[in-house]
Amino acid sequence: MSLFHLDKVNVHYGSVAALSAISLRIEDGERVALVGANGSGKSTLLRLLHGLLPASSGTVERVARDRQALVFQRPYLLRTSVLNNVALGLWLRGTRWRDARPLAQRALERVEMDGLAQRSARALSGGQQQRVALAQAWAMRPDVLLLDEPTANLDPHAKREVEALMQEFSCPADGRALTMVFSSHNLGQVKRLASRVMYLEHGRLLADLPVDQFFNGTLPEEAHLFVKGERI
Ligand SMILES: Nc1ncnc2c1ncn2[C@@H]1O[C@H](COP(=O)(O)OP(=O)(O)OP(=O)(O)O)[C@@H](O)[C@H]1O
Repeated sequence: MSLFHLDKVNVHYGSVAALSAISLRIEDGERVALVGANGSGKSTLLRLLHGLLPASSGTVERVARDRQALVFQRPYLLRTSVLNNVALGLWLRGTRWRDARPLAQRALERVEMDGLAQRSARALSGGQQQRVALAQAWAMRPDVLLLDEPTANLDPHAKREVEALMQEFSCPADGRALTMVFSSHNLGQVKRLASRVMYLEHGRLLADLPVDQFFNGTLPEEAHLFVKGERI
């Protein structure tokens, strides 16, 4: 069964049509990249998949609705320690505080941030904050990880670190693979991380292809221009 099944979905913000007639399925274990110019609807699609936004019309089926985490481009961290930030996320989802702290500690170890557990989260660099956000997400033990331009504001080194974590989460050595859906303007990153690419333009899904076909095959004209860098 597909983890997500959207059928003829439209999303409007008032008079703005952010998504138009989107039909798609996402299967367990896929690594889907959402690409397209600014305003093409990538964030809206991620928010819809996460249940933060309702469809204006059409149907949305989400199998893993309780086991999803969404990571934003700029993580919102509270003015307390790194450890508390991660533990609070668990506590808000019903984990007892005394259990949440060791689980948070383990999640920070997973992203190699345990050395900074007692630091103030707001004092971290952008790359470190994004790793804390990934620890928050990983601590939830999600089946599906949604990421909205997770490396957009990072320097090349931090970008590589976050990418490495995304890679590890989606293809872990211990075999518990996540399904991942992420948006990106970085086509190199898309090639490195995605198994499938969805190209959006003005809220319409114009291409939905395995990654090798997206970059090497015959694309619809609009998507082809985008890949050539003439439509960003
Ligand atoms: N809260 C909102 N209210 C009104 N219009 C919105 C809102 N959020 C997004 N939009 C509009 O919906 C459309 C899709 O926006 P969305 O943020 O999903 O695009 P995007 O592809 O994620 O863009 P970017 O690459 O810049 O993040 C755009 O026209 C945008 O202006």
